[in-house]
Amino acid sequence: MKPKIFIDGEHGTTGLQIRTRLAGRGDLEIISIPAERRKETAARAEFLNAADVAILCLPDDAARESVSLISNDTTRVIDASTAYRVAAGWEYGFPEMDREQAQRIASAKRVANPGCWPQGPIATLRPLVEAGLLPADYPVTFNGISGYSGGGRTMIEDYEAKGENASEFTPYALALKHKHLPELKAYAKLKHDALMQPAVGNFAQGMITVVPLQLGQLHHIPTGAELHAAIADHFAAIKGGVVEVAPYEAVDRVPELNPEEYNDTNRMKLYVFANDARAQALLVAVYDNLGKGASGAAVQNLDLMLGLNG
Ligand SMILES: NC(=O)C1=CN([C@@H]2O[C@H](COP(=O)(O)OP(=O)(O)OC[C@H]3O[C@@H](n4cnc5c(N)ncnc54)[C@H](OP(=O)(O)O)[C@@H]3O)[C@@H](O)[C@H]2O)C=CC1
Ligand SMILES: CC(=O)N[C@@H](CCC(=O)OP(=O)(O)O)C(=O)O
Repeated sequence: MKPKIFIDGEHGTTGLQIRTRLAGRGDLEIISIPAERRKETAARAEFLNAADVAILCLPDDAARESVSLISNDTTRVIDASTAYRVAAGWEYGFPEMDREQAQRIASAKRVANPGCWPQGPIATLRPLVEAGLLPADYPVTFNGISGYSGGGRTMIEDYEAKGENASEFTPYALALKHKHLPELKAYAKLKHDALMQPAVGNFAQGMITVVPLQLGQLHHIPTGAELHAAIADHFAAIKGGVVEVAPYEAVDRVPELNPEEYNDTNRMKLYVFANDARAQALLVAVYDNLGKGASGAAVQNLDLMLGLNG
């Protein structure tokens, strides 16, 4: 029997992308709620309980409601919202985060799909903290740019209505309390919240995150090569992951960084740039906010949970 998959919120940005990614997968049975009944609690409860895996692509409150509607012991859940990312009993759906995480996801009943922003900084910071090259109490900041699809249907409609008149670069989250801070702190193994300064651009999809490091005050000042080696070693030890680390030599050739480079893929590419004489470095990640940042990660986690290769 094929596993039954229900996407709660399948008509939204993330849900539609998951549907597209699963189209043509003969190894799964997608059970789909009629569009006009998609917000009826009884209908959702019926589909949620009929599914082997329910993928929730809903606002946080609706995701919490979906979880509460599951009354059996068999439906497994992947939640794309922010509701459960640091909650007890949930596994964080970033398989490349450490060597055991893919296995933890594979056997989990509840998986919280990561937010798009934290994944790049977690991918670069966590190996450095674990290697002792960056202290856990380092005052992390990060910036970056995302396509407007990161803001879901409302932001997409807003940007598409403005067209060329939309701003090319809009910094936001200026109140410094973005909802992704708790998961970044927890999974990058930091002692304090980062200072996060994201921006949205006038392009639909794709993102870049940048963590600038001022290393001069550290007890041991790591070189760029040491930072790169720790990150490269971490990902070299991860089997079957989708995160790639650019060679350190790339620094001298200054590659053109394009936030749209990995659109419609589930890939993430990491770079370390450094100026050892200045004791400064940049940790950069390029990926698709709707791919590794959302739907691609959800499908990767689904395959892990079902023991499928996709
Ligand atoms: N866009 C992105 O890059 C990412 C999004 N996410 C997360 O994924 C989740 C979905 O986001 P996104 O796809 O962008 O949002 P969208 O607004 O595009 O889609 C949300 C969908 O949920 C539906 N919905 C809302 N309330 C209910 C309800 N009570 N019952 C059933 N359906 C409901 C909406 O229907 P209607 O439109 O009719 O209200 C819509 O179809 C969010 O939690 C978001 O934080 C995670 C990572 C990245
Ligand atoms: C451009 C933009 O607005 N991006 C969203 C994050 C998108 C994302 O990762 O989604 P989650 O809501 O699931 O965490 C934001 O910064 O709130």
